Amino acid sequence: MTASLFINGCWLEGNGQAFASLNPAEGSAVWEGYAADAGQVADAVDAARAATLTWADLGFAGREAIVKRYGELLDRDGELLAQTIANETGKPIWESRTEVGAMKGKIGISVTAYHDRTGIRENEAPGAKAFVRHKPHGVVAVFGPYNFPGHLPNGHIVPALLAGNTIVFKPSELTPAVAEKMVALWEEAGLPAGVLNLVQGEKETGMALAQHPDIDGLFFTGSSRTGELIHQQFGGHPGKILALEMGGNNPLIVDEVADQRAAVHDTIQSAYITAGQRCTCARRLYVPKGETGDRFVDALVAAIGKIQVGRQHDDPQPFMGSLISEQAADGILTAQASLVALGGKVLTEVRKLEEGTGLLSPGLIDVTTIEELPDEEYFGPLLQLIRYDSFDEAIALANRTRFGLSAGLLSDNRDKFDRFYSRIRAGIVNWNKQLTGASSAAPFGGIGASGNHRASAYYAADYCSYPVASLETEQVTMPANLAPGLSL
Ligand SMILES: NC(=O)C1=CN([C@@H]2O[C@H](COP(=O)(O)OP(=O)(O)OC[C@H]3O[C@@H](n4cnc5c(N)ncnc54)[C@H](O)[C@@H]3O)[C@@H](O)[C@H]2O)C=CC1
Ligand SMILES: O=C(O)CCC(=O)N[C@@H](CCC(=O)O)C(=O)O
Repeated sequence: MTASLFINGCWLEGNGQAFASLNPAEGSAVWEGYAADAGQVADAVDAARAATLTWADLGFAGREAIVKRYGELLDRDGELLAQTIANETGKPIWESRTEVGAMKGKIGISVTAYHDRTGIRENEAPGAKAFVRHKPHGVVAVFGPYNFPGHLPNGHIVPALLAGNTIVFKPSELTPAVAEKMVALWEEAGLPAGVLNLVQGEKETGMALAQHPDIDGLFFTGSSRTGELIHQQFGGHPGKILALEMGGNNPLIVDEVADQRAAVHDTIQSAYITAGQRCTCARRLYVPKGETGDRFVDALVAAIGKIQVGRQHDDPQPFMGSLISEQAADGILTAQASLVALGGKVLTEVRKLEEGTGLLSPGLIDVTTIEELPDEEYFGPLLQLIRYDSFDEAIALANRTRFGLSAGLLSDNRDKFDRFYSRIRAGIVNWNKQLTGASSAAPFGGIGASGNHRASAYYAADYCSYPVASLETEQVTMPANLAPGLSL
């Protein structure tokens, strides 16, 4: 058991339920500890509240110095952090290292974004100067998902701290060890007590934090189901800021391409990287009916059959690792069975590779004949294929979703991309590039059930502070002319 919570600069044991994380490729224990109960969540919010003035008063340069020190520590301990990510999520070590790389890259990008999006502006106004500056919200809660347990919470924490907020961080209960290592680095970087607090635990801990009356905002990355619940809780609280980064049911359309091999490659990178556990992953693949489409599907099926799946440290490294848990893997098998029951035809079957693990082989299922295709995010390596008659039909089908995170077109025809771009509804729209691997230097977010118009990544700066307009002059002076009806 470890002291799993970090509140007001002290590591503490939780007073709530015991819980544990597992290495999902092996079933072995990675971390054990106790959840924060509602009282400890309240203590964390109080500590964050008490630290707000000290942190804001440090000024941007003081905060930036600590954030940069954290970046140096990420450099020093990057390999250890990557090993922890690999062990706790089942991702291959090559991919865990890229996650740590993204965490380091976030620092410079967030500093630039802070100035670019929320910098100071000064204009002349009659008899005064007009300023636009930005202030932190105060205490914000950060919720993280399991699929990028370092990079995605980091994408809220770094800009929130730079802007001067204090934080209570609730990581996914499936990845507590990664969160603990990350917060320990922040502590070593010299954050004053109370500026960043860690409350570990399951849904109950999350609910206690989301419902706490003294938070000023909540930055969430996770499923649409949980995001919608939190959105309901925030109803009637217009004074609080809520940023929701949620799931997707993302379409990828294949049109005419000269390089079929490249199109197969981009499809695989879109659908199966991270074992299909990215919010940006392609879930629905649209391919034209007819011979050209048939050839593409045959080539895709052949390529899927060659994807290597394995454990984190296998040598040579696999492309896909384990899903986060055996339960998550079983969920994908259930989804496949339900699509088959609706009339789907399996082209490559998703199979469990080893009982007691989350290791699945990647799958492709033709769901063209299913009239009411469930609009669900299957968060794993199961891609649904739909054959289409016309390009416009493909776009209409692609838009048939309540989500709107990412969408893509593989086509050598610029006019087709222009048509696709103008009609498709999503926050990320790519042409001849994979759907996954979005840039931290761009806005990142979706519409519909994918987000609430608070894009993250580069635009995270926008939701981390509020703009203040000021008219300022050194002395009170009488105006040259008085308004009608006034005499002084
Ligand atoms: N749009 C984006 O930027 C991204 C979205 N995601 C989405 O995240 C999901 C996978 O992550 P998960 O960890 O399964 O998400 P999740 O929604 O199950 O959990 C996210 C966080 O919310 C907490 N939570 C769960 N129920 C709660 C409740 N009722 N009240 C308060 N907190 C609660 C969890 O403990 C966890 O900390 C996928 O749907 C994926 O698409 C993942 C990465 C990026
Ligand atoms: O948040 C950022 O800095 C950029 C967005 C990002 O990294 N997206 C990744 C992972 C998100 C996910 O799908 O879970 C991606 O698009 O692959």
